[in-house]
Amino acid sequence: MKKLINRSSFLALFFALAVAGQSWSQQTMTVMEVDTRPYQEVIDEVYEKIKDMPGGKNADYIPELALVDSTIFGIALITVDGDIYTAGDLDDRVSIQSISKVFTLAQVIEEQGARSIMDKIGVDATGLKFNSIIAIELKQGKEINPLVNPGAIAATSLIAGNNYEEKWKNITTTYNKFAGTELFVNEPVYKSEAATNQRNQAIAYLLDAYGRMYYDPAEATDIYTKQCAINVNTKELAAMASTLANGGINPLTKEKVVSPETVAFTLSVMATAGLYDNSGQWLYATGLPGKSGVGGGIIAVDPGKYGIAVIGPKLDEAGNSVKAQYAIYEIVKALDGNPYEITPVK
Ligand SMILES: NC(=O)CC[C@H](N)C(=O)O
Repeated sequence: MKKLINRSSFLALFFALAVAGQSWSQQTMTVMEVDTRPYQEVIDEVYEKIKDMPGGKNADYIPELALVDSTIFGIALITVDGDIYTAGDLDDRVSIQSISKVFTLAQVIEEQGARSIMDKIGVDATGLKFNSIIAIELKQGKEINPLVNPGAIAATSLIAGNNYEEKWKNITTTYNKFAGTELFVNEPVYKSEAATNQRNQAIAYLLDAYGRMYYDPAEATDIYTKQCAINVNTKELAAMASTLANGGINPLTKEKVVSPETVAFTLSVMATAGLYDNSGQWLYATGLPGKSGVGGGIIAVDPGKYGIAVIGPKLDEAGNSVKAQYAIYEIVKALDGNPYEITPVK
């Protein structure tokens, strides 16, 4: 089992367990019968079950991420009523990384409308790794999706603002509203990635060559790198997810951050590409839009109910946190949260 987790995504394990037969299906049925269980009880149980799970390793292509304490493990669920349920390491912060893409995307949709993203970036999954250059070449800069690097850097380039400072201010203001608190950049992570992000710079310039970059490629890449280095703890991340679950109003501060229409488009893109090239497998397992980051965080959103965030820095080969995927899968299952799992009318 350990080998499976190390070799591929958690879904390989999921399917191995599913075909293992009786004990798994009995467990599934038990869980389905108790869908009214208190959130805290479910979270405590999942925390205990997953906390010592082996497998994965810290991202190391950004040197500073290799140094992050890989044992950090925290879970938070925030309902649309503002109730907070947590377990594990709540004070530790990791860089938000690719989860940031969701909130930049939401802000661009809010500013320019959903059509602009369709026309200027694209919303179909690339089916390739999150920093794939081939994906750009294949479609000549079109259909690159705002939740993988090329589309995300393009989205950052579309953010309103006449210069670097104005765009950065716009981004941090949006993120702070989503989190309901002031967030700060992890400077060592920012510097570490800025010194090693030649690949993302190449992506930005290639898009520029195809006329699909909407601001200076070097500055857009730098702003993107900095947005990825924003530090979050589990609760802050869950607050951001719960704002999406609540149609764009932060359930803790009650502030309107974006419109319900913007949220609907954003969640749809999360469903197509939130976990990179494993997004289909993720949706197949949980039924919920999610987004991961190489810092080790994953968020999932059950629209109209709650947002979940889990942090665990060890990643699988696709770049998704092993523990966070598993924990969210278990929580969603226990809460009967997969909207595609329907109890038939008899
Ligand atoms: N998947 C990720 O979280 C990647 C984000 C990271 N900042 C990068 O651009 O490579």
